[in-house]
Amino acid sequence: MNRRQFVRNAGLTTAAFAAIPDQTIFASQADEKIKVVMIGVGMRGQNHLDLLLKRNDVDLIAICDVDDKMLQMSKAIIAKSGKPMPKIFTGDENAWKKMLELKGIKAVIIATPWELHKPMIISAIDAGIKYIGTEVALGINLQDHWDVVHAAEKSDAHVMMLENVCYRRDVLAALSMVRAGIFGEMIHLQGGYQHDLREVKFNDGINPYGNGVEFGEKGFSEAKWRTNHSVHRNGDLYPTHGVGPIAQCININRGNRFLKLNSFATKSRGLHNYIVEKGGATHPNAKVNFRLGDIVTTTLDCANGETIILQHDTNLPRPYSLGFRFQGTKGLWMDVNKSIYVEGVSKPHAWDSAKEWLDKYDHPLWKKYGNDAQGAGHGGMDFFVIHAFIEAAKRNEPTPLDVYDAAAWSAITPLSEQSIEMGNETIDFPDFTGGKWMSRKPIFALNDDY
Ligand SMILES: NC(=O)c1ccc[n+]([C@@H]2O[C@H](COP(=O)([O-])OP(=O)(O)OC[C@H]3O[C@@H](n4cnc5c(N)ncnc54)[C@H](O)[C@@H]3O)[C@@H](O)[C@H]2O)c1
Repeated sequence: MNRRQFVRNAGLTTAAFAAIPDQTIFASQADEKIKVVMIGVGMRGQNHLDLLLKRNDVDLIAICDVDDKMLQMSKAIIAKSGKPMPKIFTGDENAWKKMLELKGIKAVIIATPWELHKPMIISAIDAGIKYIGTEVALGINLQDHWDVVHAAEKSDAHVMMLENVCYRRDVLAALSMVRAGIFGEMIHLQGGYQHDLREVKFNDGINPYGNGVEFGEKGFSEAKWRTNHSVHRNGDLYPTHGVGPIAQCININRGNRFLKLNSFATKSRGLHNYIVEKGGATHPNAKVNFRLGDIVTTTLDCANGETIILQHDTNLPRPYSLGFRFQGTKGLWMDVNKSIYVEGVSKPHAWDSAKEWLDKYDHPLWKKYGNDAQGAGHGGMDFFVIHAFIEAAKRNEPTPLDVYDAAAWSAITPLSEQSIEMGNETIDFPDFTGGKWMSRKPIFALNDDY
């Protein structure tokens, strides 16, 4: 596809991407096969595993996990794929370090508990691996995020947060609308992680979702480690599903940046009530005090004058919704009511159904790869995030979401904790790019390549 076809298909204004050279946007398909390893093949890692095994450009040479059951599940996925069994590293919590010594690793995918991401990313960089795809988040505290940024800069390594929601079909279509100027100049954006995770945070220690109120050592999968963050921390613990797509709309770290942040947390009721309802008032976990407020609301202010509201809402009964609102001087998209309003096109003061607009602005990536994405996790978007990571690695190009994005999105968590701790004080946002945000150009999802 050439530039003119792409611009026509995506409904983009040529001016929007005039600054970007053709060879960047329309890079040719590389057919190199790369050596990939995985650390963590739990519930999330197994999604990535399945997608990697379906690709002919990936040679999965090794996987590492400490949990026998997760490894058995992963081996079954590998056997079913017909691909050769990779080398398995296990046995102790540092087995992954041995794996990183393997020769010729081009890329590593990390899908382990949050607190392990930083040491695993930095060790992978130190081992000479140039492409690191990590699940949310980069680390726990602000210093962790700086450490990863500095390590990546020092070694010219590419650290990509595997934030799948950036590739959701409606989100990418809405991004195409933003880039085409349909909503005018962006003014305000909202999003969040609004997902009843009570059956993820508690289980019976055998199956991942529900059927019990155990967590910590007695829990399985995320209940084993994630719930403890709700016991000890109060802040937006998972900002990236909301802020990732929003950041693309307003070019964060590429002409714009977060300037300030503050957060408010409600009281905490949902997790305790769930334990009492499902496990009884005498269950030992009914005595646990959860610090995490049921709803944490964070406001961010940006250099180009936009505001953002993020909500972390994972402890109460509710249907899933990320609550997106992309609003500009001429109109807005809201995903909760599946509606769009565009001044001069929509009937005055009346919502259009979003579907027709989103179909019209369907992103070139989805047009090209929609069939390949069918069956991939989370409505297909998981395909695209792995696709983007692997394609960038094959071509030795920067990943479309980079270490500055990962650090800025991840930093919302410790900054929101700090704001709440300080009585909802507004806090300055660090500039992880060291001023480069002023001259960096957008590269995310500019074409139908990756
Ligand atoms: N983007 C999404 O849609 C999405 C969905 C689910 C999870 N996630 C993220 O993925 C990551 C993993 O979550 P999950 O649901 O797979 O959790 P999980 O508990 O199911 O899997 C984590 C795995 O890491 C393994 N592990 C722990 N310590 C290890 C060590 N020292 N060495 C090697 N392996 C080790 C565990 O044994 C487990 O198999 C988290 O960051 C989570 O937030 C993202």
